[in-house]
Amino acid sequence: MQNKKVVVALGHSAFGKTFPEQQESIKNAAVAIADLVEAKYQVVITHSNAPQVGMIHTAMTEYSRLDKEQTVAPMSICSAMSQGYIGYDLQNAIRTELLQRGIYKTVSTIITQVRVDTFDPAFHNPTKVIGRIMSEEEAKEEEQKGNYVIPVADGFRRIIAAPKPIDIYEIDAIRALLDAGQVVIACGGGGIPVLEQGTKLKGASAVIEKDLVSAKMAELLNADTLLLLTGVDRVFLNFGSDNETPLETVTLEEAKNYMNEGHFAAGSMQPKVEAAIKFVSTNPEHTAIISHLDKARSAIKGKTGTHFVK
Ligand SMILES: Nc1ncnc2c1ncn2[C@@H]1O[C@H](COP(=O)(O)OP(=O)(O)O)[C@@H](O)[C@H]1O
Ligand SMILES: NC(=O)OP(=O)(O)O
Repeated sequence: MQNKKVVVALGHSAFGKTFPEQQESIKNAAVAIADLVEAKYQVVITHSNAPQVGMIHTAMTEYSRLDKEQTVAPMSICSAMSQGYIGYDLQNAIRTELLQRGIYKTVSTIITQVRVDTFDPAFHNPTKVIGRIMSEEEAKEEEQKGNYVIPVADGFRRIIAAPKPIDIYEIDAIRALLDAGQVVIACGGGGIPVLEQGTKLKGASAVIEKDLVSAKMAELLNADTLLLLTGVDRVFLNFGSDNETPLETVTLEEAKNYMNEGHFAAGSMQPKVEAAIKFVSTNPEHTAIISHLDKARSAIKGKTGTHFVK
């Protein structure tokens, strides 16, 4: 019998804010992934990149100020860079964790491009928060450069378009590596958003929601489970209030109703619930789970997390 397939999405809590913090935090994520490999799952991983892609864009913009021959880096190139260095850290951490358990498996990162639609309304309504927290003065400078900002709890942050993922160009490569028994990191940071122009793929100035691309990839790979790992044990109704209620098993209809009632914060829990609904809708046998990063193994066994069923 073939091993079960799981697409795992790693959120911010897997990474930390600095390069050393990332290398340290990622060890936790590696434990979660190794647990799944040990439990005989075929594993594909996607990950966050919103803080990192903003950092890279700022760094590249500064470089272009110093070297007049260089242009400002397109956001699509910054996405590719984020896939590269996050994948590099993840590959190494997972490889080490597996070796320490006596498991030898190649862990590969695929630079992944994802088709988006030129007419996606998201291009006229940026909502995806990226980069660091800025002061009001810095935010004004960003706006002068033509970028968009919004106020957040401790200052301001950049926002960018988040078009919907339509298709994944490297899906056959991802499938081939999985079938060869490898652990695969793909569609990192939602994948690089691209527009099809004849035979060419043109990078779009956007960042795709990684939870939504995870659902798309899980659907295309016919995965059994979509596992969205984040900073809370479960999804809650009335989150953060005195009467918050954890959800254990939710049907798609219930999930849609709760979403319409506004229980899930935009840009954080809402895209996860949306991704879970999308994935389970494609096949009644499929399950989507939202769980804490540290509880991946017990979540997939049904002991914790919020489970979405048809
Ligand atoms: N209804 C809810 N139930 C649980 N957590 C919620 C809810 N609404 C918002 N949140 C917040 O959303 C966070 C997950 O979003 P975020 O941190 O952006 O995701 P990621 O882990 O993918 O980076 C949780 O840690 C929690 O603080
Ligand atoms: N691309 C993406 O969804 O990144 P975050 O999870 O960091 O927001």
